[in-house]
Amino acid sequence: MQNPIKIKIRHLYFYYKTRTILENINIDIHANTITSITGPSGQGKSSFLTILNRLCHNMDGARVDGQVTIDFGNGFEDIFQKNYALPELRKRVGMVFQAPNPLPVSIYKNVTFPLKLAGKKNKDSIREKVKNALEHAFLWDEVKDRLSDDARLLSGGQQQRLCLARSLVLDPQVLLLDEPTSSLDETSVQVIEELLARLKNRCTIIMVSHYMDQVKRVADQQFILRDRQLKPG
Ligand SMILES: Nc1ncnc2c1ncn2[C@@H]1O[C@H](COP(=O)(O)OP(=O)(O)OP(=O)(O)O)[C@@H](O)[C@H]1O
Repeated sequence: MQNPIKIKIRHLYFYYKTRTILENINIDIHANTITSITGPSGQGKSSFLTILNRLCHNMDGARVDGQVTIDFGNGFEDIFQKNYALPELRKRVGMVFQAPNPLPVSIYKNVTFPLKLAGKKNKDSIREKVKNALEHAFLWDEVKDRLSDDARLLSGGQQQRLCLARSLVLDPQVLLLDEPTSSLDETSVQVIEELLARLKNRCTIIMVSHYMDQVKRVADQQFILRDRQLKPG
């Protein structure tokens, strides 16, 4: 039996100024699955991800039409609604970028940062959440004795897992990954792929990837973005 639908996208158009990037996209994404988006460079894969947490609304000249509704547990909610609380949306829909971007602070503070932003103050609870997030990102054992080290001292693969932990600490229901392994060596790629297979028990993952073999290994549903359309892969 298929998992319930988590995200419904209907008649979605996306523009940068007068240029149409996406045209009449209609797809469903099921809960606790991995959906991959592949396709040639410059077609709008990253732009598509930024629609789903409304990061695109911060970009000059970007405009969206159509409907994206997500079921966060209380029925489908229209995320483009004017009064939709953006901080709440970004808590529920996490994003990890192509190049690891740790903050220039300790490993521990990198993961507590979103909790502090969300106003969390209880130190014991924060410590517990950090440990959980690092465990879920397969990083805890490697960093538990050096949590106060500068995060930039970690390897590329560790930094990418730290960025994942930073997203996971808010317990997102949807996780957007923009080429999460493109800057990593083979071993780190394997670790991240294993991690994704586990993570889909906790959230719904949408991943942009350039690597068809990776997509075949991890994705439950594949789309190719070409000529402004998302076509089943
Ligand atoms: N802020 C912006 N303003 C105007 N145009 C933009 C902006 N961001 C991206 N674009 C353009 O929109 C198109 C889609 O870009 P996007 O980065 O989404 O493509 P992509 O498929 O993810 O590419 P790649 O695989 O190379 O990362 C590109 O032609 C890009 O130049």
